[in-house]
Amino acid sequence: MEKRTVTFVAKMDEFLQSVVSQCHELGISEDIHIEAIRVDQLPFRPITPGSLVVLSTKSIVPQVESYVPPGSKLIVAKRMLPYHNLREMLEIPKGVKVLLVSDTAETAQENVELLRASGMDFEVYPYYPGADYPPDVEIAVTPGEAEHVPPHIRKVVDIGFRVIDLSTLLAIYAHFNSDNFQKVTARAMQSLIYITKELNKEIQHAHLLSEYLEAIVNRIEDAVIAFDESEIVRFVNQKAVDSLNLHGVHVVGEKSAVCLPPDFYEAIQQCEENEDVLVDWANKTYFFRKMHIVMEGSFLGSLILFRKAADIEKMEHEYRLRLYSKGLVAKYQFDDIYGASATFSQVIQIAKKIARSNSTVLLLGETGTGKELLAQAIHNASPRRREPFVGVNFAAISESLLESELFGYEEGAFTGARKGGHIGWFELAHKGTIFLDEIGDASGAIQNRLLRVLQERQIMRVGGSKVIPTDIRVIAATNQDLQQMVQEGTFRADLYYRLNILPIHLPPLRKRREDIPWLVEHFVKKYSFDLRRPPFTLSAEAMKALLDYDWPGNIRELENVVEYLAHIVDDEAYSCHLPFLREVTHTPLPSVAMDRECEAMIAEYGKRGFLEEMTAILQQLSQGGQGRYNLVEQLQESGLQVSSQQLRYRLKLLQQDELIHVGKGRQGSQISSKGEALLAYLKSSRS
Ligand SMILES: Nc1ncnc2c1ncn2[C@@H]1O[C@H](COP(=O)(O)OP(=O)(O)OP(=O)(O)O)[C@@H](O)[C@H]1O
Repeated sequence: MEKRTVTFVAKMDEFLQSVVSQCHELGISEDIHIEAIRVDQLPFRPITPGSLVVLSTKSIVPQVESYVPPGSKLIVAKRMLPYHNLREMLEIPKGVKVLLVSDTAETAQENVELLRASGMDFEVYPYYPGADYPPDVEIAVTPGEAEHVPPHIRKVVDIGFRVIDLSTLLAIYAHFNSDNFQKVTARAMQSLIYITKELNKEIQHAHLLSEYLEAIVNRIEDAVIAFDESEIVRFVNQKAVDSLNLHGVHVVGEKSAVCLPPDFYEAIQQCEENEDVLVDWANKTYFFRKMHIVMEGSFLGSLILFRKAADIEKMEHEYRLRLYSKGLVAKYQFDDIYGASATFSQVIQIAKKIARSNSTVLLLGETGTGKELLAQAIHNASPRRREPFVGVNFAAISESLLESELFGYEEGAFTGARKGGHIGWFELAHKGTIFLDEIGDASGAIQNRLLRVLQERQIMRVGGSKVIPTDIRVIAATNQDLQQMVQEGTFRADLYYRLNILPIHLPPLRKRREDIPWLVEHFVKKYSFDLRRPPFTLSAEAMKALLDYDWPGNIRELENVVEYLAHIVDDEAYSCHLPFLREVTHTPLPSVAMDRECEAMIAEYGKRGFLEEMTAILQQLSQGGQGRYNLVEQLQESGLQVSSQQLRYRLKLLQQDELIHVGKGRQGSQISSKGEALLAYLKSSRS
């Protein structure tokens, strides 16, 4: 039987090659002779007479028509896109702009229509060399024309050459009245089966992913519930089922308002997106967080994560205990820092702002001004507060140990090095804060190493070769004049500039005397509490002495004074009790000699019959300096009839005995430390 011929005519070789191989694959070439001719070959390659001429596209009809032999029929092939790269096509997100790249305007347009018809969800723009396209396109799809894709396109999906669709193949069989087409449809079905299998694989893959996800979400410590955009529950993990007692309750696929406990539903309604809130529910406090699920700009629903606040507190507590056991915790907060003077309040305001940043801080101030206290408060107010705070005092550790303590060492780094090496303070402080106290005492060698750490934010252990990256906030402190040390060449200028990024100057106590009463009150409470004793007061003279003193040891010295008083005084402290005044005036402690002197004076006043008056005058003066007129009035108010003349005499006597200072003119009289001592003696001998 004469073999029937089909002649495919196209402009491009690629089409002809792909259509011939498609005919081989589908077995068409077993029944029908296949001929393939390029349009430009037609003048010298005649079409076999009687063949069915199939054109790749309508646009070439005028060029081909005159070469079609009489009796031959001409049809235009319908073509479809192959889906070899189905997975990549499916991975293109919904709504994304896609360039469909072909060689000509016409095929580009045809392909766009085919792609749209296939139900793919992206925005497709036809493109052929020289065509315009939107600037924000990032993905190109092309049926075998990758060489025409514009260069800046991020991703190219090549789906392979377009093939002839099933209806054209059936038209070929119909033309030859052949009933052999079942074979073709069966083979064509195979390609559909291939697509279905691919889809199936995708579905299985997605299913597996969702199983993995479920297993992971069921293992996390938080309870998780996911809702879709209509508040229908799409997922609950085991923790959520347990916490809400939803065992045996069908919730997935149900409206959350219906299937969840009503007060719980109400509680989650209160949550704002991405805000951590504490919600009371069923007599327990829960820590809630609500997150919106947004993909490619579309709102898909919400995720609720919650956990008992007590569990979180327990975890935090355990973590802090671990840090405490290693001594890596900062105790003080800004609330523990006392002082209301304008100078000091300004310092604290600046420090609070600085706390939020990550930059290096340099605390400058005399000894005892609260540099370490402030460093701890800054750490505790910073985002690193849950991480370690490691304090290093350069003055307190010997030079030979310092390097290995700061940077750690590897096993065998030196004789005596611990087995397994040793972690250094910089490593311990990772994610937290390192406080470099008395930095002015660091030796030249240590300064060099510190500079490298600050520049590179990485350390190398002594005897090691590996660099260890560190994420550390540095707070340095000194009571020395670093600037002068730089000028004298004892402190590296580059290290100074690395440290002096956020300097804070802590004023000495003598420059903020207004804070003394506040601090005294705070320390009296603190030490009375520590010693389990009732709080005591300070006489006016004692307070005046505190206000007048220069405090070379600053707040530490003041604290020590108050602690000392808390040990020795009963209910009131007098200036004779103040250790620094004794040091200045060389007044002996209320010692045996002083006691004897007190006894002698008391005996003398008693003998003269005015002990009561003398005591009352001293008591009045211990409340603050006063003039004679006032004193007479007050003595009379307390039932002592003392005339102005008598008072003058008594005051003279008290002055002779150094129990008071009498001021000139209107200044009035003041109790002396000896006077205070006499009062203290009287009190203790009477009790
Ligand atoms: N403003 C303050 N309020 C309460 N207590 C303070 C204040 N400032 C300092 N102190 C207390 O004074 C003492 C000394 O403070 P700190 O050790 O922080 O001083 P420093 O400047 O680091 O001293 P040095 O330079 O000697 O190391 C601490 O006991 C601290 O609690």
